[in-house]
Amino acid sequence: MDIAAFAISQLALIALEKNADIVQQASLTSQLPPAALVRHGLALTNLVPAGQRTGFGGRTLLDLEADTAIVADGKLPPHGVRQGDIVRVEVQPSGSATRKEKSDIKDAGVEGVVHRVFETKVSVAINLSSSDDDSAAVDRICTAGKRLWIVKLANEVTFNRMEQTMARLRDLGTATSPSSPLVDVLFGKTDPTAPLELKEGDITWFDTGLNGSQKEAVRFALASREVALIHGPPGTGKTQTLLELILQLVTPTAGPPKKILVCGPSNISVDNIVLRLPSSLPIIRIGHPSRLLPRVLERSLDALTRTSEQGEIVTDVRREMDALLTRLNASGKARIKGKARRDGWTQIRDLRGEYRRREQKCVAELVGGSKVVLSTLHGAGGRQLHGEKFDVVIIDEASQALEAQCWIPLLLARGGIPKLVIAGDPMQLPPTVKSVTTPQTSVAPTKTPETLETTLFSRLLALHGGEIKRVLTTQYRMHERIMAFPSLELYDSALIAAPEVAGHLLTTLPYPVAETEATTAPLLFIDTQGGEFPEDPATDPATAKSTRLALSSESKSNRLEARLVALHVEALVDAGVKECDIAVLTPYNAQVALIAALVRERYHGVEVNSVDSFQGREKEAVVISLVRSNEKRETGFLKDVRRINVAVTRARRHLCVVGDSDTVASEKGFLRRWLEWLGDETKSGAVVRYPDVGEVLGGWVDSVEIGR
Ligand SMILES: Nc1ncnc2c1ncn2[C@@H]1O[C@H](COP(=O)(O)OP(=O)(O)OP(=O)(O)O)[C@@H](O)[C@H]1O
Repeated sequence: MDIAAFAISQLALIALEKNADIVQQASLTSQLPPAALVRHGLALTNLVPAGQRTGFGGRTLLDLEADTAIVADGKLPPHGVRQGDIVRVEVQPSGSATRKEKSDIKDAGVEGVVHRVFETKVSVAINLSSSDDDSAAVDRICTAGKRLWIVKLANEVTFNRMEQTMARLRDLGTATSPSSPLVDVLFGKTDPTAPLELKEGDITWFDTGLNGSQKEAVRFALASREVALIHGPPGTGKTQTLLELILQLVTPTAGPPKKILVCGPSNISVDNIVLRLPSSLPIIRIGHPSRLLPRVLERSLDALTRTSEQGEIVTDVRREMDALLTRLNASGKARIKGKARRDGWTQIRDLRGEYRRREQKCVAELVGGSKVVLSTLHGAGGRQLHGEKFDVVIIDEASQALEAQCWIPLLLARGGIPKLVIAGDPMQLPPTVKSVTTPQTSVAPTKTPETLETTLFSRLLALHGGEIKRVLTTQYRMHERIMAFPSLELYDSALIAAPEVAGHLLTTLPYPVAETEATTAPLLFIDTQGGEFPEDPATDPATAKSTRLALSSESKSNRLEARLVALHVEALVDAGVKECDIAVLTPYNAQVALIAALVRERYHGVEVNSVDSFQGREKEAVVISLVRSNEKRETGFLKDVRRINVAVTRARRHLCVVGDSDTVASEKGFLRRWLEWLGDETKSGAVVRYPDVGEVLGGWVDSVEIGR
């Protein structure tokens, strides 16, 4: 495949996606009033400044608290602003503000990242820009004596970094100098070099409990010269395998020790690895401290720049800045005014410059001296790693990453990275893409991808075939009956249930659960066929009166099915299953909202979530609401086999699927074959047909309300 042509096509696809993302967010923020934005989780209103501090990178941390003139208990109302969100802090416009006034307010606002969210306050790390003194801008907003609000912004930075990376790849493709052996293999210009010969005795295992397929995957990844793929179906211990690989690579048992960069598409995917690496291993987690798990912070660059020897001189400057900021923030009689105030801000700017110079030196020393560096794919493009050389890049959850993102760590240093190990499962959901492009049907080995949904993992598999991958085959999550069909359908029947999970049921949980028909069944399908549980009529987006209506109309719901789901949850809880061990999943956001309202009222601890958001997680009992039930037999979202696969492989001991078999099995596909498979008595899945549902689950279904 032509490298430049690939990069140019990616640039066009990224531009489309950026546009779709920004247009969606901008149309919401410009059209909806503040209260509606709060309801959509896009803003937080009625805040007042509560102080400023200096955080990592000399950033100003601005604390904003709920205005007690509006909320007497000082608690923030329910809101959707989360740690890590990119936001703008502005003076809150009045309801009667003109368009011009709103625009002036926007211009005077400051942008930043939500650092922490507490019950009563939100702390925002204000971005530094070289052209404007942000501290002074913050000062202006805070001293305006008006209420403030924060509005979420679309994350353009991520797109910009992918664009820069693809532009570099394009230049690499057109350059006369040769690209690196890894790049040549990744584009099929050459075949992978034959792996090193590693014998059984060459490796001393750190984790002796690894199963055969995990050990083989580690051996293969160590022996590969350019690229190795680790295919980990659900629950097969991908991360566990990568942990062993990391330890092997940094320890000189299987060759000279390597310097490695470990990445994942999300902060949580990286933090999960950090948390499981031995505390004795010197590692550095790069990333905005506001986005890291609290337990990871002590291994972050932020903390190490403070606690290491090199960090102490940096801390001195930070203290000086904080003392000055406190004086400048004083109010009342102590307030510094006039020239002294201007001089104070100039001094802050100078100190911040000094702080950054010292900090950069300290960061370079820390990163240079660390054998394992961990960051998100996006974070690898930050200045801390600029020009840094690594022997191996490891990418976890690679099937959820855009290929352009994967290239960020791969193009870090001149000459490139020699070796890449990626772990993922192309049978689960790809990264979310908002722009409408040609849907991925199959990945052609030599054709430039036509959608961002084509991941590096799938492309490499199509390009080089199974030779470059090893599959993990023992899974540690699902009862064998829950596992059996996905294994047959999507993993060539290769999956094996580990003995400790093969027969586990809700009744064998480490706390008492009564034996009922629901709790003793590992697999249950509640069939609503017959037209008694129709999906709710859709609102046509074209005729919806507001943006909000148009957005919610894109999602489907099914009120009666929601009730059935709630009743099944009740049956499980009544039998003794703990609420925190139950999840309700559905592909449609509108159904999530409906079920959440029904279930959470009584059972706060039951998680109700969309299938897409639950990827990578598990629960003891999972109830799935398929929603679709219509005369046209339309199945929409359910057509994507990867979505259904993710949904049905989240459950450990009990999986209950609720849906209309007439609709969901109307098309050839996973669900039709699953139902046929379930219907075969020898497979011992239970298909419960309404109105027989009542008998099977002890009569509880009698209370299902029919009609509206
Ligand atoms: N060899 C093993 N022996 C016993 N338990 C194991 C083994 N390997 C993994 N596990 C357990 O299986 C579970 C899943 O492991 P891990 O989180 O590494 O899987 P994963 O493939 O990354 O998960 P996911 O499917 O969610 O992406 C964990 O609880 C882990 O401790």
